[in-house]
Amino acid sequence: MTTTDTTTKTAPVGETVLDARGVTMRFGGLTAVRDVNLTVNRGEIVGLIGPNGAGKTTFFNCLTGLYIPTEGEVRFKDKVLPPQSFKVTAAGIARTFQNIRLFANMTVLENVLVGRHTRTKEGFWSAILRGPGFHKAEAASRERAMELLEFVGLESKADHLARNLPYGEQRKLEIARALASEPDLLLLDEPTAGMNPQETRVTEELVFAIRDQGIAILVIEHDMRFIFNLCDRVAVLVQGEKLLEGDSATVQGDERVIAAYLGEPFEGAPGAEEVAEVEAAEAQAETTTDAAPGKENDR
Ligand SMILES: Nc1ncnc2c1ncn2[C@@H]1O[C@H](COP(=O)(O)OP(=O)(O)OP(=O)(O)O)[C@@H](O)[C@H]1O
Repeated sequence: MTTTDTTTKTAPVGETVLDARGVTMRFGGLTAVRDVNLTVNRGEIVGLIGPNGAGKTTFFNCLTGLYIPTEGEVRFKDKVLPPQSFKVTAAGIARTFQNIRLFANMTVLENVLVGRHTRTKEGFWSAILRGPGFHKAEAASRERAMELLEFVGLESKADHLARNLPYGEQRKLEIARALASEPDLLLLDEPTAGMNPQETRVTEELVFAIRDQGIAILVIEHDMRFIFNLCDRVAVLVQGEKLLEGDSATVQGDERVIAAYLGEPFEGAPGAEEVAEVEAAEAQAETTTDAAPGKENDR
């Protein structure tokens, strides 16, 4: 990929593409995401960080139609998000997954072509009859797919089976496939997981290059160096709630973020009130039991 010279650390920020308002997601008694607001603008890279189990992936799933939020709404380009994944993709949101989801026995090129299906206008009968319209559309799709493979640096592997690619390249292929749907918003779920520092650096440049094309990006990542280098804004989720949001320097220097990662309690921590209540109730119950008549005889 030849993006190093052309990418910039910042780009002009455009209109709001994603506007999540008061998003809450409950699974039975568990609130995985609570009242989260987040916007992402065109030309922006926004990071979503938080300790394991903080609700990051659940929030992503609420943005892609995989989950319908229990409360709140997600607006994309000023419209409420449709409740099905394929409609969300057609509307212009694409994503990659924490656990790579490629078609392992298809070629690299075929994987990208699959990603284009929401953008091909040729219908069912055209595909069956394979008329001139179909062949023209197919040629255009292949051309675009090859461009995308070149963009991510995989053009020489177009005919390889996806399963034979090294791990880092499989992640790049997932990104190429996501880009094939020509999204306005790209959601990346741990794009550098399992990568060595060199591959991570290349991915960083790739994400800048995608942003430079005017695509808004929201990225979940545990690699803090990657996040703080990359993002214009970072939102921190802790126990399903947004603890804070700010530029990299602000978030990096916030003691509450460090405490949340280390699992240390801090004033005003999400869920702290509930924990204190439970602890107080437990302490009260213990005192009552200890004071109960005949207790000594049990020991
Ligand atoms: N489908 C589900 N049903 C029930 N509970 C769920 C479901 N999905 C997630 N959870 C729970 O919601 C909470 C948030 O999980 P989530 O995977 O969103 O966190 P995360 O921040 O992405 O974590 P990680 O960084 O480990 O991937 C966890 O307690 C998890 O067990």
